[in-house]
Amino acid sequence: MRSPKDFFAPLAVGAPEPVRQIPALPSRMIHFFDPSNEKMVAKAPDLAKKVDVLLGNLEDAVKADRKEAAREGLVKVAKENDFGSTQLWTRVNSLDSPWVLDDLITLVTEIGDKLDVIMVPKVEGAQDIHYVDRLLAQLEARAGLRKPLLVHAILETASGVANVEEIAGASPRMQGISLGPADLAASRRMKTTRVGGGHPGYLVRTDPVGDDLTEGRTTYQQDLWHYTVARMVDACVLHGILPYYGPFGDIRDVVACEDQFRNAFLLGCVGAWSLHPVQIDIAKKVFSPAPEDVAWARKVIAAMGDGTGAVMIDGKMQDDASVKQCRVVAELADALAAGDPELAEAYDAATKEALA
Ligand SMILES: CC(=O)SCCNC(=O)CCNC(=O)[C@H](O)C(C)(C)COP(=O)(O)OP(=O)(O)OC[C@H]1O[C@@H](n2cnc3c(N)ncnc32)[C@H](O)[C@@H]1OP(=O)(O)O
Ligand SMILES: O=CC(=O)O
Ligand SMILES: [Mg+2]
Repeated sequence: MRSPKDFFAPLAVGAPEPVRQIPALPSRMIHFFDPSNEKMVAKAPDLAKKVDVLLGNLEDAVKADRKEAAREGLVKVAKENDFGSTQLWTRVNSLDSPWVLDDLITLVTEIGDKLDVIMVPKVEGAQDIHYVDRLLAQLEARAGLRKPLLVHAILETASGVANVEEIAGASPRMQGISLGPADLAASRRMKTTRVGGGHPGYLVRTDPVGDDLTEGRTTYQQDLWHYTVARMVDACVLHGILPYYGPFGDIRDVVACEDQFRNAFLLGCVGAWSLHPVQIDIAKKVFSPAPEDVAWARKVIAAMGDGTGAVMIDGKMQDDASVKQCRVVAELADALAAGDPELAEAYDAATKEALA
């Protein structure tokens, strides 16, 4: 671990100064596309207008014989397009793969000024982030970059989960962490074959009434990812970085996708991955606070004045703690509304009604 005094020093002569605060830019959906897939590439400029983050994926879901094509495709997409305020991220191949070194060298050298965040898969501990951190500094210095690239880790190995706090704090480049439920399930030897989401076998059952152990006992499916998401959120908040739910693989089941995303939102995540265009609007809806919640938050903030003491609003006690919860919702709403006039109007209309 670096000394706290050196934590914000560049790791290579000529590399840009590390950031001291992770920018809280909207990132409700990180939209994955395969840059070697011509159809997806053709859709990228239009999709960029709808998403907060467009991510050129080079890792899993790209066939081994398409790895170079995906890397080159991403370079081309980045050079030929200006995505405006939409962030451009990439997911490079894993650190033990034969492709990652060329991924990093090529991307930083060719399009380092266009990329915002590099997602690193299968992170096991702080040592993986330290390796990427130094290499990026060397490459940034050589490319003459003025802005440091940020790093996002996927939490998808059992050792990654065991070390999540040290991963979150391993470098000032750490922007955030996403849950990777598919690889994590394999790494942990969980017995689900789904990409995220629940499992009907993971449940609790009400107690028996009398001697009958079978009839009248309601079961409730539980969230397989609750523990990991909650732990990831705490690690991220501890280090001032952003937590995300990752992929939901049942593209057809838009209802369960929305539920999984909402669980993550309520637990503190700021966004999730969209693997297919149909998941973009789900993420947008879920990770933007609902107008009625924003209206309530603004009402409590207005009633609480300097934020101390206790008041009753609509039969509910409010105090210093609840106004802080309301500020979280209201500040997120303001940040999202600043770039989205439709959302701003919905929030203002609901607030007007609540305050009338
Ligand atoms: C566990 C993990 O690592 S998750 C992350 C890695 N996985 C990924 O990145 C997967 C990304 N998504 C995909 O590859 C695809 O969406 C698939 C394979 C799941 C489904 O693809 P398809 O069978 O083509 O789906 P579908 O027929 O519904 O697609 C409709 C259209 O949307 C396009 N499309 C599908 N997914 C995407 C996408 N992510 N981005 C842009 N366009 C897309 C298709 O090319 C198709 O275009 P067309 O109408 O011009 O033919
Ligand atoms: O990369 C994501 C995962 O779930 O695995
Ligand atoms: Mg994975």
